[in-house]
Amino acid sequence: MSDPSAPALQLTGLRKHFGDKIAVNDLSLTVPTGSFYGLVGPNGAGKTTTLSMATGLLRPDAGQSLVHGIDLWREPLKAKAQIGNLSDGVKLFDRLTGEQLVTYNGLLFGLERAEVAERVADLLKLLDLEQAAGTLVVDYSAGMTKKIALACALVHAPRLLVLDEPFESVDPVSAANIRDILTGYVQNGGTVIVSSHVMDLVQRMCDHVAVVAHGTVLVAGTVDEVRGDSTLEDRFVELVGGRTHAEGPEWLRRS
Ligand SMILES: Nc1ncnc2c1ncn2[C@@H]1O[C@H](COP(=O)(O)OP(=O)(O)OP(=O)(O)O)[C@@H](O)[C@H]1O
Repeated sequence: MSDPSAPALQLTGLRKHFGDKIAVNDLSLTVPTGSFYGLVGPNGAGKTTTLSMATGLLRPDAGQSLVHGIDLWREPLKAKAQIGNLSDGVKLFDRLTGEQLVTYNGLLFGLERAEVAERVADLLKLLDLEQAAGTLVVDYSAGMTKKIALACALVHAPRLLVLDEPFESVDPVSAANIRDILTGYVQNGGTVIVSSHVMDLVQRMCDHVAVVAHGTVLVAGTVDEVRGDSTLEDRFVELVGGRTHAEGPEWLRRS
């Protein structure tokens, strides 16, 4: 049974190494139910690795992921039924059309065919993919692929959405539509955790944020707590460092 008082996602002591490289190092994070949670961090910080372990795509070396109180690695089917996952870099069945792919995902989650058809039509319309419904996903642009993957994540009406870089390559109108969908989803009791490099977007869209670097959480809390008196972007740079203030190499200067 899922525990109604449990956080939507509770990560405890997650750890993963690839050879000598420690990608995620004893990472713990609590995502409250009903929150819109941003996960930010520099390239290679361990965000994708963390989200992959949290959602059952990658087995951790150590640690636990509880989804609404259900231990994901002990009861994967039950936990995964609660999650809508848009992961970075995982291959889709791209020899299906967009419509077939979302339908297939809905059927995999045990929905009735008629219900799936209705939801697929709604999602294709919401994401402005109606014209491309009959096109093979392999022929989609990067942004269209992102949107069809998001439709797949939404079709079974999960309680928790885990979205790795959902806005990457997406045009501004579609991005605004996606933001509206996600905001409405949170207002109606859902929980979203989203990784992004766009600080301004996270500051405007999310109510909570965690800054990850070197595989661990540097700071986490409400967006206002984390940013204090500065912008999230300034706070991020302050926490993570790495600004060089260099003009670039000599050979790159035109004058
Ligand atoms: N399958 C893998 N094999 C080897 N190393 C990996 C693998 N996956 C990730 N890594 C390494 O683990 C570290 C964390 O990578 P990860 O993709 O989780 O970072 P990220 O925060 O999502 O980065 P980005 O913002 O650039 O997408 C990096 O140093 C990366 O090179």
